[in-house]
Amino acid sequence: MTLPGQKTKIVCTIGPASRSREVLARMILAGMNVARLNLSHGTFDEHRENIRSIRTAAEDAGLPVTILLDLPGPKIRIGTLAQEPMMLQKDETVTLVSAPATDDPALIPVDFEQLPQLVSPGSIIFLSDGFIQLRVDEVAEHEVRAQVVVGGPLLSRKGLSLVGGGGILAVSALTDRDLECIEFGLAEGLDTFSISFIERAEDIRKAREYAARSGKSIRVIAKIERQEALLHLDEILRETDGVMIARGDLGVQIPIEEVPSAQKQIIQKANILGRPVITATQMLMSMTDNIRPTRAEVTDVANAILDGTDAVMLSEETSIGKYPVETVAMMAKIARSTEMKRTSVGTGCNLLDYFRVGRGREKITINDVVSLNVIEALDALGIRFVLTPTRSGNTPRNISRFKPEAWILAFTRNPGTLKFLAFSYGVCPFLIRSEKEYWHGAILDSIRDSELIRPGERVVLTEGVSPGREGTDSLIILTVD
Ligand SMILES: Nc1ncnc2c1ncn2[C@@H]1O[C@H](COP(=O)(O)OP(=O)(O)OP(=O)(O)O)[C@@H](O)[C@H]1O
Ligand SMILES: CC(=O)C(=O)O
Ligand SMILES: [K+]
Ligand SMILES: [Mg+2]
Repeated sequence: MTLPGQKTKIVCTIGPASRSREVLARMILAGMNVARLNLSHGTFDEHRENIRSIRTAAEDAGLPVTILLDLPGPKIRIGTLAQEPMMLQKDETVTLVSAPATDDPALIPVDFEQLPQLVSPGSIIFLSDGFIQLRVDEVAEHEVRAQVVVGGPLLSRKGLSLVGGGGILAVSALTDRDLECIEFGLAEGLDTFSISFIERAEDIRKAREYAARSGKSIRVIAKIERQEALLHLDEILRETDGVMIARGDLGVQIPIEEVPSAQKQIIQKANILGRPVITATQMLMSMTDNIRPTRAEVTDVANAILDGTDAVMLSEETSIGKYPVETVAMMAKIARSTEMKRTSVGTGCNLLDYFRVGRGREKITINDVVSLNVIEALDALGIRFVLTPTRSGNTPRNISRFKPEAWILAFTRNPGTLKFLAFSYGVCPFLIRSEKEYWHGAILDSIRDSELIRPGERVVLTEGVSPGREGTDSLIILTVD
C-alpha cells in the first residue's frame, strides 16, 4: 500500500493527445484518478479502443483508474470542418450551413437543421464556449450569413450557443443519442456516466430507469451547466451520486460573472449531502500550449480546493494539449501544496459549523453525528488514518466531505463502490475479497502488513459492516500494536 501524493482527485479528458498507452501510463503515475471520455467527440470504435488502452495502462501502472463516460446531451454543435483549425478573422463574413459535415473549407457546417429558424439578423452566436463570436447578417432557408465579431481558431464539433441561453435543444436533457451511449458503456462493462445539461432530478431518474431495463444500475454525475439546473439544484443533488460544475457551458448559459458564486454554492451544497463534486473546465487552460500555467489558473485550482471541491478536471489540456503529462503533474503539485496549507489559510465553507450551530442542526442524522465525531477524534488526537469498512461508500464519503487532514482508507467488496470512490477527496479505496475481511481484526491485520501505520499509532475505525444493518452508528479509537 502506498498513498497517493495528493488527496484531491484528478479527472482527465482523454483525446488524441493522450490516448496512447505510453502517455496514459505517465498520466496515471502523475496523479490521474479518473479518465473521462467525452462521447460528444470521436466514434464508439475509438472510445472502445480508448477504454482498452486505459485499462491496460492502469494495470501496468498497478494503480486504479475509473472511467467516466460523458454523455453528449442536447447541445448544438458545429459539424466536421473541411480543414481544421479554421481561422476566423475579425470582420470577415462566414456562412453557416445546416449539415453534419462539409468539403468546402469556407463553410461552417452546423449539426442542427433548425439553425436558420433560431436566429435573425443581429443575433449573436457564440462558438467554442464563447471564445468566438459572430453577428448574424442574413438568414436563408438552409444557411446563415454572419460577421465575425471576435475571431480565432475553430475546431470541428465545438459547441454553438446563442446569447440569452439559446443553443440547447428544447427537448429533454436525456436524448436518444445519450441512451445509445449508455448502452455502449454498459456493454463495455462501465457504469459511471456524466449527464450533460440536466434540468431536474427527473433526468437522472430516466437514465437510471433506462439502465435498469437491462438489469444494470448506474452511477451518475449530474453536470450543472444551465440556469435550470441551478434552480433545481437541491432536488438534483438529492437524486445524483455526484456533481460536476461544468463551467464551460455554464459560462455561456448564465452571465459569466455569476460562475464563481455558482461554483461556491454548488460545492457547499454537495459537501453538505456528501456528494462528490468535480470542478471542471479551463482550470489550467493555457497549458494546452504552454509548459507553465498562469498565476490566475494556479490560483483557480487552489481556490476550488479551498472551496471544498473533491476533484478537479482537465479538458483541452489533456485531450488535445501539447503537455498532457506535465499538466497532470502541475495539477497534482498545486493540490498537494494547497492541501497542506488548508487549515492555516482557512476555507470558504465551514461544514463543521453548519452541523454544530447552523441550519444543519435541524436536519442532522445519526450518520452525520458519527462523521462529526470522527472529525473531532482526528483533530483532537492528531490521528492520520480513518479505516472504514463500507458497502455503499457512504461512510467514507460522509467523512471526506469535511476534507480532513487524515487519509480515509475505505475497504469494500463492491467493485462499483471502489470505482466511484475515485471521485472523493482523501479516500483511498481497497478491494477486499470476502465478508470476513470486513471485520475489524482483518482490516487491522492488513493495515499492519502495509507498514503505513507505525506501531503504537492511534487510528479511528468506523463500525464494521454487518448483515442487516444500514449506516454507521459507532466508531472506535484504537492503538495499533
Ligand atoms: N475524443 C476526442 N477526440 C477529439 N477531440 C477531443 C476529444 N475529446 C475532447 N476533444 C477536444 O477537446 C476539447 C475540450 O474537451 P471537452 O470535453 O471540454 O469538450 P467540449 O467540446 O467543450 O464539450 P463539453 O461541454 O461536452 O465538455 C473539445 O472541444 C475537443 O476539441
Ligand atoms: C465539462 C463541460 O461540459 C463544460 O464545462 O461545459
Ligand atoms: K459531453
Ligand atoms: Mg458542457
